[in-house]
Amino acid sequence: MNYQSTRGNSPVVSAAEAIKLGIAPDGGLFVPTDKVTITYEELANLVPLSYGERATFILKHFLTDFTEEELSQCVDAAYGGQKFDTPDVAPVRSLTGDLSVLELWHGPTCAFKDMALQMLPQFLVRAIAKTGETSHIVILVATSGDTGKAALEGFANIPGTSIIVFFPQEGVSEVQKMQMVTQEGQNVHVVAVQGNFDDTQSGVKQVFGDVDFTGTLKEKGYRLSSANSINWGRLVPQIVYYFSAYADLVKSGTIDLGQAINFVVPTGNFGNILAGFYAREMGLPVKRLICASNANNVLTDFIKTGTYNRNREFFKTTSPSMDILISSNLERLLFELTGRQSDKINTWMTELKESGVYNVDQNTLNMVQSVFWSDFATDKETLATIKKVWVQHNYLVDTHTAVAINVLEKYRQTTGDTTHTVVASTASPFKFNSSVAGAIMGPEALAGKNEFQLLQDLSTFTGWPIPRGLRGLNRRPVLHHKVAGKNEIDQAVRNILL
Ligand SMILES: N[C@@H](CCOP(=O)(O)O)C(=O)O
Repeated sequence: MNYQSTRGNSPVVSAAEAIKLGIAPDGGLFVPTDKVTITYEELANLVPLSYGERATFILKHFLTDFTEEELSQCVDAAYGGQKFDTPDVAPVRSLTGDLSVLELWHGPTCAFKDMALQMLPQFLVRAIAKTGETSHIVILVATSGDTGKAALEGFANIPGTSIIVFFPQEGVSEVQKMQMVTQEGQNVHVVAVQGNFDDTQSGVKQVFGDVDFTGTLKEKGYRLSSANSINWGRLVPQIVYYFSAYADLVKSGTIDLGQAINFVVPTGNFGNILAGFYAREMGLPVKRLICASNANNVLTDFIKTGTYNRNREFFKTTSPSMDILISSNLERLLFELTGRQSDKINTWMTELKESGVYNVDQNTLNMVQSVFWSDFATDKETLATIKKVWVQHNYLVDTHTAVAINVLEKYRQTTGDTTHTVVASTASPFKFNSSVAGAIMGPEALAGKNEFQLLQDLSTFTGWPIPRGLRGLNRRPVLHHKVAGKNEIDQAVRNILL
């Protein structure tokens, strides 16, 4: 399996090279050159396996320049030991006969990003060796809260690498911020950006595209790479949990093998739901992928109309990880759905960059709508959903997961489709505890309390334990104080590296 750029102007590379580079030299995103198909029998064979065994099976189809032994070492290092607080890694909980929740937040940083970011450093270390790379790899990350901490946790003290995480100074939860600024490790840097996530991601992408700067870095012995979902090495481990959830539902007798299900995914940068799309393309029986947005509903509008327009107000919501107006991975989806027409992708991405808007043709829109459905939830609806799920099911969800559940209700009301649906639960409710506590305990419970006091209150009220990774967070020393203007991201990289 090789990898090509969505923009069509970069050489085809191996998986190891694609993972090492992170983003294609022409500014596009790497996608597999060939389609992978999983047969009915292979799907059946996944059912009795452990999460790690399922992962190794899926990964080997995409990372063909890695041996099966290497992949199973990567899997053990990522998901083995005590890193995840359950041996199931990503368990599925059934709430009703037609609704299950895929809990993706049992890793060290309490968000779904751990599913891939415990793995990516393992891939990268091996990719460096495979490609004979001699430069020190510098991982640049733009985060709206979850990727940053998960990447720091994954890459801390990984030999041959450094990591610089940029986060919007006022655009993440208190818990997310503390998780990042208290990160230990000799090779980690964290910078608060005076701007929103889109400013941060655009600034980081600009650094990747600055040929003079990357040339200077090369001379000094540095090569840039990415731990965002623009890196294929981030996406491929995420494909696994769609298969694993399906296998678990078959194993529990909730569905029959071959029966189609839906997934509803809270969506920001479009990486998670895109992994679901690739799983579907591989033959996983998925009827609909429901794309759930918050008030930053650029994707909802796009999926309904075919117009992507980022020229709109940017809202700070209670689901900050999804406060995004430029969803990077949509580029990969459009590449696949247009039959891999790089010229169209180049046109749309140039229009997006220059005017903030592009329109896809009717045929492409039809293709999008044949797989995806989308709507959004306001903050008020999100908090009401958290309360409703708690009261009806005695089950706690975070704000992002609540957005997904609210949008699923809208989907069912609109379409009448009662297909069994899996909600991708992307973060622990304790990560967004003031919103969650306010929703279920009432706003008066928040009075005079900071997020860290509320961790304990939420745990006492619900009987749910505070996740290991969040205990004592407020007592950890703040180790990172750097701040950059939204146009100073390249300068921040220079200051750190040169
Ligand atoms: N929601 C993300 C934003 C970056 O997305 P990624 O999937 O490309 O890393 C975050 O939490 O940082």
